[in-house]
Amino acid sequence: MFKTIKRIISWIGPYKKRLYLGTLCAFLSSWCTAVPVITAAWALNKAISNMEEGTDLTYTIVWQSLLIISVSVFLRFLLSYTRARLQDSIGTERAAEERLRIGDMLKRVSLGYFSKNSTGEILADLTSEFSQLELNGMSMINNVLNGYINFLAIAICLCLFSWQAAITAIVGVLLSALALQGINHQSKKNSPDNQKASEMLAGTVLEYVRGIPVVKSFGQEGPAFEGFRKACRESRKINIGIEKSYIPWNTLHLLALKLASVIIVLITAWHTMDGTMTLPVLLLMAMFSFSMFGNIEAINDSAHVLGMIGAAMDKIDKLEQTDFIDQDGTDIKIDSFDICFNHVSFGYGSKEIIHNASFTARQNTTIAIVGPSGSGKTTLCNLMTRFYDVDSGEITVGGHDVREFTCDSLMKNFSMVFQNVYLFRDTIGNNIRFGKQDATKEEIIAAAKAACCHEFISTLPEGYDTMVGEGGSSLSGGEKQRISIARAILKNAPIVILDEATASIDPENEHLIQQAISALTQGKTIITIAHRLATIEQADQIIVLDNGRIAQKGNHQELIMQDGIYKNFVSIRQRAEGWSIT
Ligand SMILES: Nc1ncnc2c1ncn2[C@@H]1O[C@H](COP(=O)(O)OP(=O)(O)OP(=O)(O)O)[C@@H](O)[C@H]1O
Repeated sequence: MFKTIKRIISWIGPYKKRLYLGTLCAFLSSWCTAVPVITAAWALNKAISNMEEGTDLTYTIVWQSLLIISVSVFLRFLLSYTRARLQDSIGTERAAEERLRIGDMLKRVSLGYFSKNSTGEILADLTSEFSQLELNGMSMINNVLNGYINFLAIAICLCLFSWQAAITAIVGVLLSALALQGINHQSKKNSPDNQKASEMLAGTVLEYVRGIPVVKSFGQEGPAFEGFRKACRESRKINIGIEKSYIPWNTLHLLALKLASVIIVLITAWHTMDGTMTLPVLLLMAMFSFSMFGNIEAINDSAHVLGMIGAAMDKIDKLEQTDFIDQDGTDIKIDSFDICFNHVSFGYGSKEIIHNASFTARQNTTIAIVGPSGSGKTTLCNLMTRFYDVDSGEITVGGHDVREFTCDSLMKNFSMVFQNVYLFRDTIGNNIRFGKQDATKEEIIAAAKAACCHEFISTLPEGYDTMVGEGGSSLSGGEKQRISIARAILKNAPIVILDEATASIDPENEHLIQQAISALTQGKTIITIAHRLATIEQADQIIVLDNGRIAQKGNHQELIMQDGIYKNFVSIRQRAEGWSIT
């Protein structure tokens, strides 16, 4: 438990001073809670002494008591307010910084990381794990530290009246601490199950919500909902099991403290009977005995939460230790944009997908990559942008191995337009601005005009301020495609990677998209995963992939003369597009 507290304190780093000052305020504030009780006991003691001596009760005592009580109540609120101002936002501020840092880090890891870790797992790490720290970290430190510091002060006061009562209190707290250790231990043990349940639930909910269009179109609401229901049931079962495992430790913790309270009352009663303690002190002790452990009782919940926080921190540490793909990279600016593959081989796992690929894409030329589905076209593009690292060979851009760059400095040279366009849940304007963060409104409109999407954006009620649903769900495929091209035009990178749409697009949209692509690719080095014959024929160089191997390379005229898969491919495309060789 204390180990976790130490870890949280080191995690909050620059906010430590605020945490300590807040803890001091909380400590003083809890003393202000005790002062009215002590003052009341003191006034009562005075009143009883006056009665015994036969003198009248002076109003001075009453006024003094009222004044002390009022001041301490006021001070208590002031201190509580100051503590909240100092401490309450530390977790949120720190978690926000860390989330941004990890978000930044995620764009610098190999894409293989996302295949090994499920979306639900990453989502849970960035949301619920951080929420544990963010929402509970500071209050847990406060509860535990204040609980024990207050108790120490109370134990010293008890000693002044009865060492037997003080020892009973200490034994009770030590026994309860043993139970707390048990709770903490149990909580850590339960945490993987708890995390597994929430990751599974998050992953299933994501999949269920994302898959709703498919589910509806196949009329499979029943089986899909069954998966969702199963995940909810499983999560409930795990969580009930977890709650049950705490019951014995919680009971032991409370029992130790309650027993100590009862014994302290018995000890003080015995002191009063043998005349070593006055009646007001007995009353004070009786009142105090059941509230003195209040803060320690609250640590019960803290031990449980701290166990979860400890496990959450283990996961965050693991996430933070993920290797950046570009940790040895430097900021490189290039002024030539040839791309060279030298004997590149690569596999996503143990199975090799690209075999000994070598070719050069010269600056300001168009390279079309063609080949059957699964032959490795997308993989080649993923390697030049270093989404993955090659297993052997090297890829150079502008004469530098891609492994020499930082991700940011490498990606500055690339614009990418994918078939499956992803738009962020933001305005259309901001989705286009993604290509250049400091773009002016005029630049955004100019890019949208060049990408043939200004017209349709202007007809929307809120124009460029129209919100796009997550993934671009509120727009048509052609509209999303053109917005993504506007984004790439705005970025104005010297190399463009283009994955031509294979899905049938209506002629009008196809015409607009082709116009937008022409605007994007003018004067650039273009790598296109080509499906349209018009694009393939015009390419300066065609790379024909077959099962991860470069089977042929050359221009259309050269390749069409050879017997090989290119010739077959072209005739199939011609038939598909309704063309014929003349
Ligand atoms: N992330 C991945 N993890 C494991 N294997 C993958 C991954 N991505 C692709 N593959 C495999 O690598 C091979 C090449 O895939 P790739 O997507 O590069 O082919 P492609 O030619 O672009 O296909 P298509 O034309 O259908 O898009 C395929 O066998 C595919 O199953």
